Amino acid sequence: MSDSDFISGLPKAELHLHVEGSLEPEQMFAFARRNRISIPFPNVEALRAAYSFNSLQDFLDIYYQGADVLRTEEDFRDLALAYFERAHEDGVAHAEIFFDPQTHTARGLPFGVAADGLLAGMKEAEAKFGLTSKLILCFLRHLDEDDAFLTFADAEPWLDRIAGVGLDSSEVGHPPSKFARVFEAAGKAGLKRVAHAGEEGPPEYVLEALDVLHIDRLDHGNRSLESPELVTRLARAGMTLTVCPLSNHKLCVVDDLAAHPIADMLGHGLRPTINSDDPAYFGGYVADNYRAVAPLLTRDQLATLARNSFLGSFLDDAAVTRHIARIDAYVAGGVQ
Ligand SMILES: Nc1ncnc2[nH]cnc12
Ligand SMILES: [Zn+2]
Repeated sequence: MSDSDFISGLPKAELHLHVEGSLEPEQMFAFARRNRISIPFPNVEALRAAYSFNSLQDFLDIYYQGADVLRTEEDFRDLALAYFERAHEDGVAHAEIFFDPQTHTARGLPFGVAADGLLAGMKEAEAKFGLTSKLILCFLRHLDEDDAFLTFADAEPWLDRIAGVGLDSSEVGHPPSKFARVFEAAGKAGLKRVAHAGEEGPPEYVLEALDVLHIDRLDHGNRSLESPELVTRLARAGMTLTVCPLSNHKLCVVDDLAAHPIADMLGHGLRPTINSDDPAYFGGYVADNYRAVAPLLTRDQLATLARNSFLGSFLDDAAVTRHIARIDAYVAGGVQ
């Protein structure tokens, strides 16, 4: 069996996926058409050609613009369902997906348009594909904490269906500590806490995410490798890192995929996972991300990454054990 087939069949969870980042150019045009909005590109090819980025900010500018075609609950439901269908083809059995409510409420959409649409898509994906999922509300870090608090208040009626809060958008200049109080409130409400840190920002931001935000999972975390003390601490804590190889390459976090630090992360005893981040913008879904780093890894390491994805999920212990048993059976089943 080729590495590529081995990866497709490997049961896996996806823990770092911005659902707005799964908006494919074809879908963007379709939503624009049905919502009678114009987009500033003549066709799908021209739009895709614009997906060339020098930095996170470069990408975010086009990503927020793209999200403007999402106007109705049906749009969000269709977006989520299309992602789940694609993820299912890649062997994803469970996904914990981010959404950015402020991107939508700032355009005048009520919180529930995005939340209810996504929840409907999640329910349908479970019925259709047996793919389970959880929803994580991300605060945009380029906005202030008061805005995050307003969003958290908007989310109140949905908190029983939201697994956690996250922190995304422009990292440098917006340290995790800016959101200390809202993350504390989310923790008190019983929500899990995750944050992007160490994607472009320094190791100190990762420390703040740990010590000030009390994160349960670290999104990206690449720059942690610059601090041996931090690496030791993350390894001892068994902290899951949601690593996104194709994103890292497209956003110039790593210069060369052949030099991606995934093998170093494993070698240092960290608990990395492989994820797609914004697959429509970065050229691949989760299996493509495994394939991108497969030349750097053994089959055992690929299976470890898949096991890590369930260990780092917010599923209950029985579900984690069940999924890991499926991976063990897959690996033991004579895969050459
Ligand atoms: N890779 C990323 N980093 C920060 N914010 C994001 N929002 C969507 N993708 C992101
Ligand atoms: Zn991300």
